[in-house]
Amino acid sequence: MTDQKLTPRLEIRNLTRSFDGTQVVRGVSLKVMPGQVTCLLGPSGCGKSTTLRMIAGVEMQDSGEIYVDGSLICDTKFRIPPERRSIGLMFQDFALFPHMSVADNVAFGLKGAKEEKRARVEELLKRVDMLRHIDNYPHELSGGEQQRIALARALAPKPRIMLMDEPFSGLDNRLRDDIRDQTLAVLKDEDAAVLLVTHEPEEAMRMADEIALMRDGVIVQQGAPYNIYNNPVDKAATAFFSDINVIRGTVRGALTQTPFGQFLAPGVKDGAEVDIVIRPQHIRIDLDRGGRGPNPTAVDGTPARGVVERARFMGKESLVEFRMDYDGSILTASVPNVFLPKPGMPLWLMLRRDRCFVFPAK
Ligand SMILES: Nc1ncnc2c1ncn2[C@@H]1O[C@H](COP(=O)(O)OP(=O)(O)OP(=O)(O)O)[C@@H](O)[C@H]1O
Repeated sequence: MTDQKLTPRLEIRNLTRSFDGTQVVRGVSLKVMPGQVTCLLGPSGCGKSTTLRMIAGVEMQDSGEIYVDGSLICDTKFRIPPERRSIGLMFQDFALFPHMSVADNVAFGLKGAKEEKRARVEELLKRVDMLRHIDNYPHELSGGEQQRIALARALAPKPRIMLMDEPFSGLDNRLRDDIRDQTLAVLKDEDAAVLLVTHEPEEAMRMADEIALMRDGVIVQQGAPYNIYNNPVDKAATAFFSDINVIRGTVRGALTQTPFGQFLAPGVKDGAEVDIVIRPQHIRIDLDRGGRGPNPTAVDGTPARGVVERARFMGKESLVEFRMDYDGSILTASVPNVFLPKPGMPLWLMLRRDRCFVFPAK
């Protein structure tokens, strides 16, 4: 007997798909547990939507298998049709039926007695706080309200899996966060396994239990948002979540000497180059005291001097660009908005050691 708790609701193994001789999905494997939200995150064109469409059954894979609750639903020889996969879909352009009322839209995929259907429609509309609009038509609703109806419609037949492709991208910024949070609460209540495609890291971090970071048709890293952000697998994965600063160094005896002190580079050959990567918010700034900076510490390493090139007030923070004395390169630090130094001001920069990543240079 299989243990229901340990069996993924959705599992894909080694999915591949080519178009016109180019492989756009190259061996993608993934598991999603019931009640879990996994975000497939990556830049435009990396193969996210194609992966989702294969799971939905509207696109056929060239190889690989798809399982639901441990049972095969599709490989290259066997294929359960889309409508029998117990999958709810919510896409950005998945419009409501304009000629149908909200009630009829939500009831669209439901089977059974009229009263039962009505009860389920009312239950879901209540859940998305739209019961008062049950007799309205889509054109009478705002974008955010339509989105909530689309969610209710997708969830009405109690799908075991929800596939969502950029479902919030049509909404304006202020609306989006509320709808995301509300959607997440409803999805958790329904206990479906959710696979959500997005190219926005903030959205993935807000929604996901797990992020699968995709690039060029493969998943390059998978894990909880905290781990993906704090232990990125390479420079590109770091840069996907924020701006980055890169300090290049050469390895001698498993150490890299930089103007900011030494960094460990275990396993890297002598003479090879490495990139020390740090996000702008993890650079510390200190005052110049007649050409001298603060003392080196274990936490912040050795300070290096730079001159403010440009400082921009961003609201929550200021972005300050420095031209570094040691080689004229530019480093960017993000600092709380109370601090907005003038161009030309000399300051000392330190790198928070625990926030530096060391990657072999490509
Ligand atoms: N039906 C198709 N025919 C030919 N090429 C396709 C087809 N569908 C997708 N592609 C190509 O496959 C690649 C991956 O597309 P896909 O839509 O999966 O990427 P994506 O990561 O979802 O990007 P986006 O966020 O821009 O939709 C793209 O280069 C796209 O042009």
